[in-house]
Amino acid sequence: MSTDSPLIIALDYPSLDAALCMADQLDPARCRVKVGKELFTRSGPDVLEALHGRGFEVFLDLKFHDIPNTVAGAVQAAAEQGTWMVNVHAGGGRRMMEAARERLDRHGLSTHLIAVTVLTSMEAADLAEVGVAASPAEQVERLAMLARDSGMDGVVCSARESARLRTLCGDDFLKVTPGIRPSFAAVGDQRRIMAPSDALAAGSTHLVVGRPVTQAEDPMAALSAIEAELAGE
Ligand SMILES: O=C(O)c1cc(=O)[nH]c(=O)n1[C@@H]1O[C@H](COP(=O)(O)O)[C@@H](O)[C@H]1O
Repeated sequence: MSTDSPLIIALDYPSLDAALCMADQLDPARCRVKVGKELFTRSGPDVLEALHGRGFEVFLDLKFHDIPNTVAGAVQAAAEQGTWMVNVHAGGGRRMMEAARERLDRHGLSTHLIAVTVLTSMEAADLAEVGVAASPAEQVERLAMLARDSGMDGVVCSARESARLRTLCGDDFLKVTPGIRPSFAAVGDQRRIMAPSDALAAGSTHLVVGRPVTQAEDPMAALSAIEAELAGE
């Protein structure tokens, strides 16, 4: 099932059963879902099959970062399993991203291929510690332009950077933004956060939401509350 909702719910769970229990409370007409490292490492491709069988479009968030040939193979494997979106780390560089793009194109695979810029959990001090003197905003701009020039369909960034990237890379370049915090939710370990409606207004094309929905007592009610915030209610 295809949806025009911008919402992607992060199924960050330690088991297939727990993830499917949450998925069964969600509606594939109203959101997509994201499978990340913990869930995929525990459940393997079974989780993709189970979610596709329930009608969800799946973002496989494994943030590949390796030599070009290895990443190209991993991206192909993800796409051949019918995933809607897959990501790599832009920090892997131009040749890595170009190899991934070329591999999908050569096999006629239309999975969206995007690159992570600077993680939303990182701020200037974290970048400085790993030898990056630029501010998060500057580093995101640099990596987003490199990602665009290397054939990516878009980037993962904080919604705080979406407006600038819309100017630099255009409306069609996907801006997938985690660190979304509706008015009712706790910030947790995220640093560069934004409210859902502000994120869309800033130019985010997709909003990744995890704990504000998955840790809610009533996840569908939380999803509805976010939809209401988006509709300006
Ligand atoms: O690629 C991602 O999805 C991602 C990139 C990033 O910079 N920050 C980030 O939080 N994420 C993911 O987005 C989700 C955010 O979840 P919550 O903080 O619970 O809303 C998690 O699954 C993270 O792995």
